[in-house]
Amino acid sequence: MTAQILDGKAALASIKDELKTKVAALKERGITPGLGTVLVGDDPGSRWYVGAKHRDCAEIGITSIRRDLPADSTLEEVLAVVRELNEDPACTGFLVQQPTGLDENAILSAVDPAKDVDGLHPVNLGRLVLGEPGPLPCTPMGCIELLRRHEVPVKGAKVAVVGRGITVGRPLGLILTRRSENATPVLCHTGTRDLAAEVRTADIVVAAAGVPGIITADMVKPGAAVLDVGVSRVEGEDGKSRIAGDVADDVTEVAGWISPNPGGVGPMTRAMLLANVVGAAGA
Ligand SMILES: Nc1nc(=O)c2c([nH]1)NC[C@@H]1CN(c3ccc(C(=O)N[C@@H](CCC(=O)O)C(=O)O)cc3)C=[N+]21
Repeated sequence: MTAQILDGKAALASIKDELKTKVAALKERGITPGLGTVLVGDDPGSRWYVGAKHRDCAEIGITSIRRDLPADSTLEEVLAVVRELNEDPACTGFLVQQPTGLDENAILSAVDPAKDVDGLHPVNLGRLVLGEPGPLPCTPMGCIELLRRHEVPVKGAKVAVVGRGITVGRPLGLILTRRSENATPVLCHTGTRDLAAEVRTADIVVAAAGVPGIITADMVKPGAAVLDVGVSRVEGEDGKSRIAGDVADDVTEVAGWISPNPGGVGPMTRAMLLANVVGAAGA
């Protein structure tokens, strides 16, 4: 038996179609959503992500504002661009692509929370803790939306979240405990005594540790849904750089559902970003 595919590419296409209608409705009201991106340096992966975000925007009628800064930019220089975008009425939402090599918390805190389409500003993370409405982090919401669209039950599920990072694991745990999800997350990290035991009893596994192949077939309950969030870049046999996920290849023989990588959670992150941009613009 091999696992069914949690197809992030197809879900992204459907979400774009849905958002196109919303963008058109906003334009009727005289509102044009505009996504700003700030990119520091010339890491090829980061450039690709930012380029993909702007291509997505163009497809659904969202304006792009792009600020590319040199690799040696100072925190002050980045903050100056953040302030400029905070003030720019054409920019309804923006993000500073991570990593910048600078103080990420200082950068995130400087963004107007109303324009924070990453959902990572302290005020918006606070809203999530308090259960108040606000933009939600894109990768965690992408995981949930990917499960929903394939009708994988989340309510009541035990979810092993592997990794406590600020962009995925930590907020995903909070989202899963909301009444609207009603799941039981177990947040695993490097201090977890028996990772295999936690993963083995999970109905859903979200691997967001950034450790290639950390989730192996022997750790997965037969039929479980496994989401691969890991994006390590490794050199392949041909010498070319490729993405290595956190989920080992043989997991597909045990899992009931698996998100391919690429083609799974990555496109969903972009989908949820678009949803946040439309949301921040007033939809
Ligand atoms: N402020 C900020 N916000 C982010 O949302 C943010 C960030 N910084 N820094 C980096 C991570 C990573 N990220 C991805 C987005 C799309 C894909 C994606 O679409 N990947 C495709 C293609 C992958 C490929 O072939 O290179 C896929 O998985 O199929 C992946 C990863 C957003 N991030």
